[in-house]
Amino acid sequence: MANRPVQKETSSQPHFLQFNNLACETAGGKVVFATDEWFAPARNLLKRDPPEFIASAFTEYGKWMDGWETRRKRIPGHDWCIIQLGVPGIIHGFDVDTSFFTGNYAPYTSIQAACLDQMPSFTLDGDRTGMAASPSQFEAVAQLNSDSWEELVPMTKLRPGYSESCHNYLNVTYPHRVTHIRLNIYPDGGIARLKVYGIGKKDWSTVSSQDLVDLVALVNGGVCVGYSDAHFGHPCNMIGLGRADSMGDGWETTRRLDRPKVLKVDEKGILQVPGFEWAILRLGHPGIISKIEVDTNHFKGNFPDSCKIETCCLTPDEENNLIRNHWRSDKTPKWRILLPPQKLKAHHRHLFSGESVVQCGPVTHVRLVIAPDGGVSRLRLWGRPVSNNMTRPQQISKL
Ligand SMILES: NC(=O)NC(NC(N)=O)C(=O)[O-]
Repeated sequence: MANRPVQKETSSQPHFLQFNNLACETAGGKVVFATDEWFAPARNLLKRDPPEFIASAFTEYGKWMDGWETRRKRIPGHDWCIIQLGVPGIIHGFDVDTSFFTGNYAPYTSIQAACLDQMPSFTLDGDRTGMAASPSQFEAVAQLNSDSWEELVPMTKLRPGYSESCHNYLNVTYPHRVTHIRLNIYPDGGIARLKVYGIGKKDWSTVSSQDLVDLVALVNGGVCVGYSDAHFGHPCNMIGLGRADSMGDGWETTRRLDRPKVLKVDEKGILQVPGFEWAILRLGHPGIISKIEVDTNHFKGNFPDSCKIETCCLTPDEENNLIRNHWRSDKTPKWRILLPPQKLKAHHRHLFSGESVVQCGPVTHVRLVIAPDGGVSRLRLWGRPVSNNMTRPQQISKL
């Protein structure tokens, strides 16, 4: 499917939208149980692509809908489903998106959460349209006692799925790691998408300081904390699982309008342009980066001409200040070069190691700068994790 413009950030939007969707199908999110999937299966909740409406589409069970839709309940109770996060982590907010569910949206929701040691083994498979959970599935799921999981969102009224009201943003303050959530709808109805915004939380005690780990990967707790432009694709896509499956699964900016009308290159073949685009990512753990991958997979007519990577060390307070000032304040961090400017190729996995990567010591953040604009599908930063108290500047200079 073609990629579409990412919704522009506005001041009315909650801050948590900048984080990763830990439940997305592309991050490995799965629906493991749903009480009823008559009109449309619950796995649609986790799709990456925006919901669609096809007026002429019907199934043998009713109107085809791009979301989770249960039948009109004629028995006691309410509908609910259990979602296994692709990336366990700390949740900061939800978007319960009711797009296109108007006369059939779920009028109320509540959301519960748990951190389970073992994943339930009864994951639903295949097309579940026209299905309700079987008595044996109800019996198996009862062992999870999910009705008494921690309530992250109390019973909340939802708005219908017209374009101006479809995003129901719900803030969460819950500092504990979550592996599963239970989405309750009251009493029944439809929801198009559920986005679970948060930051992955890995158990770093199992990782030796000698292990080379992709410190910025979504699964290792990496997160995008700022960017200049995300018109066609958000920079958080760059830290997703595996290689990108399309251009839509990468970071892609608009064409810059300040590019010279006639282009020139320097002696290294790098375009001479005044402008650039940037994305800032916080590593899942402070570390010393020694190997870098910049993948322009799928970006063939729109790969950046060149890129460079800078690093710095920030405390959480310093980061918060910079985010509040959109990284534009006069207190902007002192970025140090990790990867000097490199000419890039179309649809290519670029690997940099050895002398190409400048030894910067332990760092917490990186800034990928692309010139003049274009798309990058993945960024991998391999390095050794170091303890948090080694990341302050005075300690760095001793290394
Ligand atoms: N026209 C509808 O959408 N009707 C029903 N829903 C589906 N999907 O057919 C309903 O009322 O719940």
